[in-house]
Amino acid sequence: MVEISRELVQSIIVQRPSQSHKGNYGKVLLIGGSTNYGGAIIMATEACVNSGAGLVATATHSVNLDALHARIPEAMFIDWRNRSMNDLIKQMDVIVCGPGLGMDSVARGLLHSLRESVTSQQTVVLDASAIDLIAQDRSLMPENAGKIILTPHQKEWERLSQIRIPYQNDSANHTALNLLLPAGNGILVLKSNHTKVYNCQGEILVNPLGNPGMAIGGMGDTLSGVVGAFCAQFGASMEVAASAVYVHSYAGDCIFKTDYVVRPVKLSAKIPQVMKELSSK
Ligand SMILES: NC(=O)C1=CN([C@@H]2O[C@H](COP(=O)(O)OP(=O)(O)OC[C@H]3O[C@@H](n4cnc5c(N)ncnc54)[C@H](OP(=O)(O)O)[C@@H]3O)[C@@H](O)[C@H]2O)[C@@H](O)CC1
Ligand SMILES: Nc1ncnc2c1ncn2[C@@H]1O[C@H](COP(=O)(O)OP(=O)(O)O)[C@@H](O)[C@H]1O
Ligand SMILES: [Mg+2]
Repeated sequence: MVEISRELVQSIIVQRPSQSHKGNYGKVLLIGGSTNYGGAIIMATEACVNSGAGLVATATHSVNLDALHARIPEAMFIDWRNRSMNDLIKQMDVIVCGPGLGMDSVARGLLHSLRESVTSQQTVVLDASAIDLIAQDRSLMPENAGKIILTPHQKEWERLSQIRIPYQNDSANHTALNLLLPAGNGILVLKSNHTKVYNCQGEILVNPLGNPGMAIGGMGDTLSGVVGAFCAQFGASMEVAASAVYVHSYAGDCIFKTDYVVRPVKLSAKIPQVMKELSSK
């Protein structure tokens, strides 16, 4: 078992060349935030902006638009009922789908649009409700994406993989990932107090960082935005996903030195500083 090392992360977060613009750092679309779970997509969007994606757009229920605008003016917002999602999806490099998405027919329709529109040039990050919806109906898996990064917590992974939590060992997880994504384009970020990142080829990276102050609603939503932004800037691979996990926990550990509880929004605000510290020439 290989730990995610500081050196690996430093090799991923390269310094930005002077001659560059927002188009060089990727376009990310986040889809989520139903009437009850607007906070989830706000936290994912904020983390995505803080983690350096060049352009961020968020498709959500209209009830969330004012709060999103007020909180994160850097991002563009789309009312998911008033726009052809298929056209929007085609314009993006990375699509993060699921935080606060909910489980109703609108949510299923959005996942269906994603499945229909996504191409092999794009990366999809699936979290939370998106994983639960696919657990109910495997035909919603956006399998044509170039890379599909699944970021379940253990209960979501139980629903998707059918492996009960006590039986989620490396061998079973690897087999399940390959059954879900037989084309070999899957990466599993299985979240816990020791998050593990798996690829379809059987490699595993373990997160050595993190703390119990991070056990709070919104922490995974925040991670999904970091993963999306990292894939947009640095390309989608297991090493890049693992670097996002490491940076998220590193920021959490910085805050945990002084704070009993690590608020996701505080962690998110710390990410630009952590990326600067870990960036290599
Ligand atoms: N502010 C907002 O808008 C927020 C909105 N959110 C949105 O809510 C939606 C539902 O997502 P969800 O994660 O809250 O619910 P669910 O999938 O039922 O998981 C909880 C169940 O799993 C179990 N469990 C076992 N192991 C576990 C583990 N390692 N980590 C975590 N749980 C573990 C646990 O069992 P317990 O230990 O409590 O018996 C419990 O029964 C989704 O769209 C999400 O984005 C949230 O992000 C929060 C902030
Ligand atoms: N005890 C812990 N130690 C380290 N990290 C933790 C701990 N508890 C939770 N986390 C991290 O917090 C995040 C929780 O994700 P998730 O359950 O999806 O949260 P939410 O859906 O509420 O945003 C994961 O990144 C997980 O690794
Ligand atoms: Mg979650």
